[in-house]
Amino acid sequence: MSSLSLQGGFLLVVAAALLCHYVFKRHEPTNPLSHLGLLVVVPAILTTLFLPNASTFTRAFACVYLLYYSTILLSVITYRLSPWHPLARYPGPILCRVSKFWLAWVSRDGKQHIYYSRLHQTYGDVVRIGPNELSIRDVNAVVPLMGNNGFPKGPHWDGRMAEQSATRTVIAVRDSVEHARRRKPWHRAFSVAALKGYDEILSKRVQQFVTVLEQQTQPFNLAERISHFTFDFMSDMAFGGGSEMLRDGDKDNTWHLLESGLPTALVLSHVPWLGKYYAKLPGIGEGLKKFRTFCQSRAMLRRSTGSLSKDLFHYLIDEAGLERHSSPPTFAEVASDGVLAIVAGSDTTATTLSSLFLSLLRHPQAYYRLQAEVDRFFPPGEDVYSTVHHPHMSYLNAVINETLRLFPPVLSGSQRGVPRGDDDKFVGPYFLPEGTNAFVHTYSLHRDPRNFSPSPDTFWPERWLKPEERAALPSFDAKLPIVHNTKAFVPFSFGPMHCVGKQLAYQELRMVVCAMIHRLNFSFAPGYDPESWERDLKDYFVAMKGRLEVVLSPRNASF
Ligand code: HEM
Repeated sequence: MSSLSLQGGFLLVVAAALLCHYVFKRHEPTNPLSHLGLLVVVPAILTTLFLPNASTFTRAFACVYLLYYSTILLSVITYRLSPWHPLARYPGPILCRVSKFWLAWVSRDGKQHIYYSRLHQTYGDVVRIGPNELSIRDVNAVVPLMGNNGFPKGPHWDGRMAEQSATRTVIAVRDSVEHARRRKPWHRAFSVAALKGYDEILSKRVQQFVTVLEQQTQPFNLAERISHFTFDFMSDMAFGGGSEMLRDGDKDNTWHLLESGLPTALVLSHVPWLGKYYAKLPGIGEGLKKFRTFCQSRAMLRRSTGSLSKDLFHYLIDEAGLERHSSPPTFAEVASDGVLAIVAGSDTTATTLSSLFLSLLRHPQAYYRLQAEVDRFFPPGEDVYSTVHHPHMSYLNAVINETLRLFPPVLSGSQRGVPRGDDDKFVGPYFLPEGTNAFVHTYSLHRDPRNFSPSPDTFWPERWLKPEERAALPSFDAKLPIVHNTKAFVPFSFGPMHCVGKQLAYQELRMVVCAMIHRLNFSFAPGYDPESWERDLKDYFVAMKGRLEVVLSPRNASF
């Protein structure tokens, strides 16, 4: 090799770099050892071949590595921007098409939902938001992308859950068959009969919550109190108790620990391969680890004490032994899904409930209509914690749906991916080659006038009422043209991997809203700026919310 000319040496390095790009493109290796081999060992070998042409080792090293990396970079950029790229037909900003590092950067301040929304306004219904990723704002894509014949979960979970090597929670299981197996106990846990059984656990917590609220004589942050309530309730469900934030406040700083990890998890979801390195850094994810350890000990305690009531844990661990002869869930799976129940079930409902009160206070007419309905269904002597009237309370359900439409707690939806090696597919009218990731952008879909009008950006629960109910309202113009496409309403996602806790979320929201409205009067605290709510709402996959300052007064004692 000593006879290798300078020109030949350069060509060899360039060829090796092009080959390296090809391997990355074709196989997308995520294993750190493959990265080491392709990005460090190969150029190191090339350096030794290059040595005879260089005056010093340092020069040879610098030349080869510089040439190797710049060739890879140039080749990657050229290919991603070229008309030969399989997603070349889709428009999108150049920086998005070049690398997902751009979105990782853009979304760090929690405003990725606004960024996607603007991209859709500029580029149309499908935008290439990454080299291999599309954001879709088209209702026709919902079923083909996420329905029964849709795609498995996308790789963003590999980044989000990077430090969770052993047992993933069900939400992050990317293999469809394994996902279906892990979902089985969840389905049982949210059957009609099981849901009915949760009323008692729920009403106890709602009563405690309303009592805590009644003691508030000064302005306070309602959003924070709501979070404490949803967290305590989900801990009751997942592990038979263990959290008393309503009583003691968040003395262990749990909310802060959980929320502090969200921005990083979002960045890693955009660049999943980075997660493997990040997870190895010392001290990383300490908050979450501490929380998981706490949940694990709760799960062990709950397993040894057995069931006091048929809570979520009862079904997740299969206490009835229904899966004994097939594939019973392992303890690690149950403990990990218990953590998911608390994280997925408390933050989302807390955001919805807070956004709902924010919206009611900004729209007094809606507030009064809801209050009138609650008073009608729960006159003096009627149990406000009973769920029997809920299906008939059309305005209550309209208010909840309108809140979920405007403020879906998972603002940007859940990613799906066409696995490598699968055939290229069409999603509605859109061609998705193998290796493409895509999601329906919930926030944009929900605010698209083609799906909801008039005033898709305005809180208007009346749009959810039946036409005859609307017509009966005073001051309603029956000629007003209304577009209301419920197929475009996907706050819980869609298909076999959609939110399995949807019915529990509705049950909880209905009961707590009725009790709060029935027992208390709410108004904004003096000096509170309601505009700050949307400003402070952040999209870190699950939404992170700001403050909602209110004052309360008890309602007429006869209620
Ligand atoms: C307003 C409240 C809620 C909203 C808007 C919401 C929304 C979502 C969304 C968008 C997903 C992602 C689904 C996908 O990947 O396609 C999800 C998953 C999930 N949610 Fe919820 N959620 C809520 C409340 C709850 C509650 C109360 C629970 C109870 C434990 C829960 C448990 C789960 C679980 C276990 C998953 C994973 C499902 C799977 O991958 O199979 N969620 N949720």
